[in-house]
Amino acid sequence: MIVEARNLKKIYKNNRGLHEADFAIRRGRIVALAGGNGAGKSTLIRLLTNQEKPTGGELIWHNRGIVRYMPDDVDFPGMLTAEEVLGLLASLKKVGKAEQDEILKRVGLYEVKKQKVSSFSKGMRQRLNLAQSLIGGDGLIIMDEPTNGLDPYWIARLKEMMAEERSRGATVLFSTHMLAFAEQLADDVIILHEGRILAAGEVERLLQDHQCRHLEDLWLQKIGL
Ligand SMILES: Nc1ncnc2c1ncn2[C@@H]1O[C@H](COP(=O)(O)OP(=O)(O)OP(=O)(O)O)[C@@H](O)[C@H]1O
Repeated sequence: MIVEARNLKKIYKNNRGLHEADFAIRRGRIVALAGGNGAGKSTLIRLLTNQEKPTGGELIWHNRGIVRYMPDDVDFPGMLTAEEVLGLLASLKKVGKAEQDEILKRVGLYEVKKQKVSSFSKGMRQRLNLAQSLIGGDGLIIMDEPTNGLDPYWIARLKEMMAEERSRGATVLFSTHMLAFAEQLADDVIILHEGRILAAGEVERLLQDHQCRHLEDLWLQKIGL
């Protein structure tokens, strides 16, 4: 186990946010944080990445290590090239040139690494965002809506890269509003709805226990539709 949440809460003034969440994230697994708009996915990610403090409860870390993070949207400085952006982050993480180039190749930006980020399409910027999250470390990687702006080819490659991270021993936590995507890829899932956990656990087990073929059926069952 890498992190446990006990009675974790982040309630905003409007009484929205995340209400009393209890879950555990197991090491070496791909974990989907799934749910619709306003479910609480980003709130939970902000708590896990220490961008916000909980209003109640706690997160208990076990050998946390360096947490890598892919935000849902990054405004990279447009005047820098892809190589410079990655180089800056790599120097902070003490990652050498060979690994930087290898990662640029994996995300398909090696050939354009000398181009300014301002000339990049949304998908290219998202792949640079992916690249920066992949460098340096084999602990937990948290990805907020990683498929945003990626075309089907890069979504397929993203899935492979996430599975590669797991085979290197890393733990991957990603948020998505696409239950089918979560089901294809994740070992475990935490389904959020209106700030509360509807279901959490191993995907196969949850489907079996609730006699559902797909997570979408489970979600519909849980929200009473
Ligand atoms: N800073 C804030 N102040 C007030 N309310 C907030 C704040 N951040 C989030 N909320 C509310 O908390 C709830 C959960 O929001 P959150 O952004 O975590 O959902 P989400 O699952 O990431 O949604 P989406 O898929 O639309 O990004 C929403 O009702 C949202 O309006």
